[in-house]
Formats: sequence, C-alpha cells, structure tokens
Amino acid sequence: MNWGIIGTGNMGTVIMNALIKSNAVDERNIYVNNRTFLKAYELKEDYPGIHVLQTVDAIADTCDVIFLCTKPKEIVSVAHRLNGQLNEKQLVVSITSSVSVDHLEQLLGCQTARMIPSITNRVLQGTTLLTFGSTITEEMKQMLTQTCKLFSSPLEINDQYVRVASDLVSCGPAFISYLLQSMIKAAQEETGIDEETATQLVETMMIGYGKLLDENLYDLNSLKEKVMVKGGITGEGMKALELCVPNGLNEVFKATHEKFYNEQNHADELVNQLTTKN
Ligand SMILES: NC(=O)C1=CN([C@@H]2O[C@H](COP(=O)(O)OP(=O)(O)OC[C@H]3O[C@@H](n4cnc5c(N)ncnc54)[C@H](OP(=O)(O)O)[C@@H]3O)[C@@H](O)[C@H]2O)C=CC1
Ligand SMILES: O=C(O)[C@@H]1CCC=N1
Repeated sequence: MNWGIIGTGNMGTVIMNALIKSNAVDERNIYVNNRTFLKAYELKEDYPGIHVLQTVDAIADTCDVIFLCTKPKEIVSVAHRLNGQLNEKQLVVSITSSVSVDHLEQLLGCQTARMIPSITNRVLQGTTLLTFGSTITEEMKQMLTQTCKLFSSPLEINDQYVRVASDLVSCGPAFISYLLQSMIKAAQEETGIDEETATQLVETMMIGYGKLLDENLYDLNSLKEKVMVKGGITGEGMKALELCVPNGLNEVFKATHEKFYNEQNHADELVNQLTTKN
C-alpha cells in the first residue's frame, strides 16, 4: 500500500516520521509532495527511501491513502485539484478540523476521513482524532484506525466535539508551553532565579510528570492531592492560582471556537464556489 503526504510542513513531517518510526509503513512506500519542492526533497537526508514527487497529480496516480497536510484553505484547493483523478478504492484524509469529511466528499469521488494529529505523535504518543466519511469501507476504517494505533491512541470523534477535542489534543502542547513559560517568567520576576535554571527545573518536572501519568501511578486529581500536603505551602500557592486561572481558560475555548466557525464558513464558501463552477 502506498501512502501520500501533500504538504511537508510541521504536521506532514510529524505524520511521516510517526508512520516510519512506528513501523506502520516502510519508507519506500511513502510519497511526498510540497509546494516548495526543495523542502520535501531535504527529507531524503533522514529518510533516503521515501519518494519525492513533483506534482499532486503524481501523488494521486501512485497512492492508496493521501494525507492533505496544508493549511485549511489550501486543503480545499488541493482536494479540488485532485477531483476526477481518484477512484473509490483510494482514501483522502484531511488533517484539520475545519475541513470536514463532508467538504471532501463534495469535492472528491473517493473514500474520505479526517485525522487530526498532534505534535505528540512525533514520539508515538498522544491522540489522533478520527472522523470517517459516508463512503469509507469498513476495511479501510479498520486499516486507518489500526495504523493510527501504532503511533497514537486513536479516538473516533463526531463533529460536535471535534474543535474542543482538537484544542485539548493538538493545541494543548502549545497552550501548556505558554503556561509553563508564564510560570518561569513569574518565578524570575518574584525571586530573581535565572531563566536557564528555572527552565531546566520546569522541563525535568514535566518529563517526570508525564511518566507518573504514563505509569498510571496517579490521575490528575490524586496527583494534585498528593502534593498538596494539608496546611502546607503548595496549598497557599494553589489558593492564589485558583484566583487567577479558571475564567481565563474559558476565554481560550471561546476564541478557538470563534476562529473555527469562521474557517469552517470559509471552507463551505470555497467548496460551494468550486463545485458550482464545475
Ligand atoms: N501544527 C500543529 O500542531 C497541527 C496542525 N494541524 C493542521 O495541519 C495543517 C498544516 O499545519 P502545519 O504543518 O503546522 O503548517 P505548515 O505551514 O508548517 O505546513 C504546510 C505545508 O503545506 C505546503 N503547501 C501549501 N500549499 C501546498 C500545495 N498546494 N501543494 C503542496 N504543498 C503545499 C507548504 O509548502 P511551503 O513549503 O511552500 O510553504 C508547507 O510545507 C493545518 O491545516 C493545521 O490546521 C493539525 C493538528 C496539529
Ligand atoms: O485547527 C486544527 O484543526 C489544528 C489543531 C491544532 C492546529 N491546527
């Protein structure tokens, strides 16, 4: 089976790495294409077996499964470009929340899915969020799910919760990084500790924190309770944290959803324009 990746930016490369590193796919069965050809070609330094194709049409001719890893607007235009070149045995996968399987089905006559990845898939961890189109075969669904299982914990998600789930799974690493950087900055401002030391302390704490969860020693709540000794110092810090954090986080989800609805409307309009022109 041949696997195609159109767009070898951050996420196209993460997906390619995850497929190869997890042994899900042999690198000789991976075909990539990127708008800036040289960027895709450079991937051969680490993965000499992959094939770099000049056009998306060549990807359509060669691949059984094709991941569209560009920005949302370009996902729609690339899918439109592939129209008429794919058959019902092939699968095209959107990796962004705002381009749905319905959008792909309006543009393409093949099987469709959406698989939202996370940068955590790079180390064969984290979740992938799956949604399947109406014409996907049971066999293809199983094949995609089993493949995702090799580098993540796949979860089938319906459209109602796809954005909030993406916020947690895919935006989460960026949000957590910001919160930790804010913690480092506040530590510096309040005490004068140098940035390098504070960063090192926070990073090693996070690695240990992940391992505690990974080994199922605690869940979020029991971990919090375990550290917060009754009448102790953590509890005092926690009281201050409880005053400043919760409401701010509601705004995060409001903001991502507003942007999502805008992007989704743009995708609707673009798909309508492209399909009524034909
Ligand atoms: N970043 C993340 O953590 C996550 C991102 N996503 C989704 O992944 C998608 C890609 O994001 P990301 O990888 O960060 O973005 P990048 O900008 O890093 O990558 C996009 C890539 O697409 C290429 N490209 C653009 N147009 C075309 C085209 N017509 N044909 C071929 N290649 C093209 C670009 O080429 P060029 O080199 O010329 O710019 C670029 O390499 C987005 O839709 C995003 O929503 C989903 C989950 C997580
Ligand atoms: O918008 C999306 O679907 C993804 C989630 C993180 C970045 N892009």
